[in-house]
Amino acid sequence: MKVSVIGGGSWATAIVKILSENSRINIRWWMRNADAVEHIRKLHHNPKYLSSVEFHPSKVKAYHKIKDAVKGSEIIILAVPAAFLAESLNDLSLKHFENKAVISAIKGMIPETHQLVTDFIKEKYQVPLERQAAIAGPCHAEEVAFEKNSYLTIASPDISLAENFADLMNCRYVRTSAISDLYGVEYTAVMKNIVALACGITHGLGAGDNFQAVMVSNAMLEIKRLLSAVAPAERELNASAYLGDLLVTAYSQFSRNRSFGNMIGRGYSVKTAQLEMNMIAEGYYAVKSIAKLNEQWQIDMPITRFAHAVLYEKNSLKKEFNSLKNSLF
Ligand SMILES: NC(=O)C1=CN([C@@H]2O[C@H](COP(=O)(O)OP(=O)(O)OC[C@H]3O[C@@H](n4cnc5c(N)ncnc54)[C@H](O)[C@@H]3O)[C@@H](O)[C@H]2O)C=CC1
Ligand SMILES: O=C(CO)COP(=O)(O)O
Repeated sequence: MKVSVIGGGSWATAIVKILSENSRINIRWWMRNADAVEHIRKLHHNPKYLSSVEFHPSKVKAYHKIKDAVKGSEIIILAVPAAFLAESLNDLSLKHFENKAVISAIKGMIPETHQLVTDFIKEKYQVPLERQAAIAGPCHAEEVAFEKNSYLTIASPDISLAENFADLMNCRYVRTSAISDLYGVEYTAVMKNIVALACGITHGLGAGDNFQAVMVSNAMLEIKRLLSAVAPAERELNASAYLGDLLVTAYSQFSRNRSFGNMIGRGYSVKTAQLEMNMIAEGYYAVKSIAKLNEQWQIDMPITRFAHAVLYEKNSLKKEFNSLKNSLF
């Protein structure tokens, strides 16, 4: 089976490693950086992300042209930050997606249209949601590189697609399961990034573990209100695809969103924090989309409001922190 992976960052690299464990799969890996493609072809490592991981050339072929990477594959996995997705797929047309399953590994929203990734793919490339899935669950790429035990949940309205893909990703150190709640896991992934940003900001401002625990429990309620309003369904929010992902992102040393927020809380400008990190904090873009959408939804979201006010309204950090403190319980 041929599987295409789109993206050259840490999560794409981790996904290629996981899929390489499966003897049934050949991977066609696209990334925009031509030097990185050459490096992988010659030296079998991604030079910029998870560079300790070695790829076997008979299993993993790297491409600089996206059309070559998707040729003949049955599954396309999207693993670039949401803000760069439209631009990354620019050279592809409807025919490149015909009869293929599309799996989103992205935990963000399309900034220009405020769409979930699967809605964007459905609208632009006419791939129905039943041919799409999302990879959810608490999992940092860095831990995959070290083969630390991890759990992933694959969500698709077509449960057999979710189960089949979950089966492909199951390996010695990754255990997978399948559910049908596609929108639920996509919105939760977007929200947990925003919450982790807010946790980082408040930590940077001096808040301790007591406050963070209150933030995270309030965040679950905020996510629950959002899901009940925009994607109502029976779901187990305590499952690892929801609560687990929120916890790892809010607490982990590897979390980009938390680290980015922490720098903001300590007084860095957005530009400096971005330069310092060299990785993407999806929550920075997503908070703008969720705040915009909430002008219509009118859901009570104090944590999102706090992150938006700090990052985009340039309000005083101290004033916003005080108002957040008064909204939590
Ligand atoms: N890193 C992780 O542990 C996990 C990441 N994800 C999600 O995976 C997606 C990809 O994120 P990561 O691999 O973590 O990214 P990353 O932060 O490791 O790497 C950044 C990526 O963005 C690309 N990029 C940077 N500037 C660009 C530009 N101007 N135009 C086009 N591409 C540009 C880089 O080439 C690189 O592929 C995100 O939605 C993230 O939320 C999901 C689960 C785990
Ligand atoms: O989604 C993730 C872990 O499950 C990654 O979160 P960060 O982008 O904050 O590192």
